[in-house]
Amino acid sequence: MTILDRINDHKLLEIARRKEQTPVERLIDSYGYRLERHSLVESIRTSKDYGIISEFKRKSPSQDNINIDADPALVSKGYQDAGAAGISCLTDVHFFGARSNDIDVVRRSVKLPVIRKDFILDSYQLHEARAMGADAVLLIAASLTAGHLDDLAAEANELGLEVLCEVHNEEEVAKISPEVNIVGINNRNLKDFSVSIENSLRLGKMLPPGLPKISESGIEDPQTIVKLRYEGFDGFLIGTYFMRQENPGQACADFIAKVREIEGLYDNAIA
Ligand SMILES: O=P(O)(O)OC[C@@H](O)[C@@H](O)c1c[nH]c2ccccc12
Repeated sequence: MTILDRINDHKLLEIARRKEQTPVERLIDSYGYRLERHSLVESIRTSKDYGIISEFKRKSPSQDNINIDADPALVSKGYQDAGAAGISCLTDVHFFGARSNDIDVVRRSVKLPVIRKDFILDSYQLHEARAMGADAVLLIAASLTAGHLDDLAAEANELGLEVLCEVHNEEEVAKISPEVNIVGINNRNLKDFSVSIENSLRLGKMLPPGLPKISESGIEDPQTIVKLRYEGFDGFLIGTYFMRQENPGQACADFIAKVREIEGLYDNAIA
């Protein structure tokens, strides 16, 4: 049994419990449900700071404590000031240590598009995401059949949520539905945690044309951004590298400045 299987099994129990506690009608009635949405696709496309999506993550199954007591308001504002194109916020409590109001705090703290980062297996979680004020959701192809992925993506779009579909191998690329808005190639194998940037390079060439593509996980070198941009990547999802530093927002700003510096050197060399 892989860690992804364990998380999904746990998630199904959690969903059943949550449905009993909070019927979907209550979610539909909530304040967050009525908020206006921000487009992550637009924000990535127009970003002048390399389409970086910065993540708020306290811990993960692969690294127990990243920044367990971080302040979501401070961190997300820091990311916004640094020039991030969006914020990804973990909402899984059991495996990622999210606190139940983290995403609400992030939503209230920034104007940027916010992704609800969780293990979505049921349309109830899409209603929850909307009630949380999220603008986009993550759908993990490894956890869903092609048909289920297509149904959830269509329903997310009907609810005004954009879909970031995460793939890790060829088989998962084949599941990408026309309802998906952004494709993310995960460099981390969720089954054994190994990380390889080469995965983005290899799978990047196989994606449907026209969809924005982002590279996710294990990124900590500005040089990687320069290289992947050259290969046509529009955005990058970075969590641990920023979160484990004293001031994640500053770390994000420094990182963006470094990318700019390296791209400048290349441009000058070519001119
Ligand atoms: O912290 P990293 O290595 O920079 O990775 C961020 C993000 O890609 C990672 O948190 C992630 C990618 N896919 C996921 C699915 C569920 C939970 C988390 C993730």
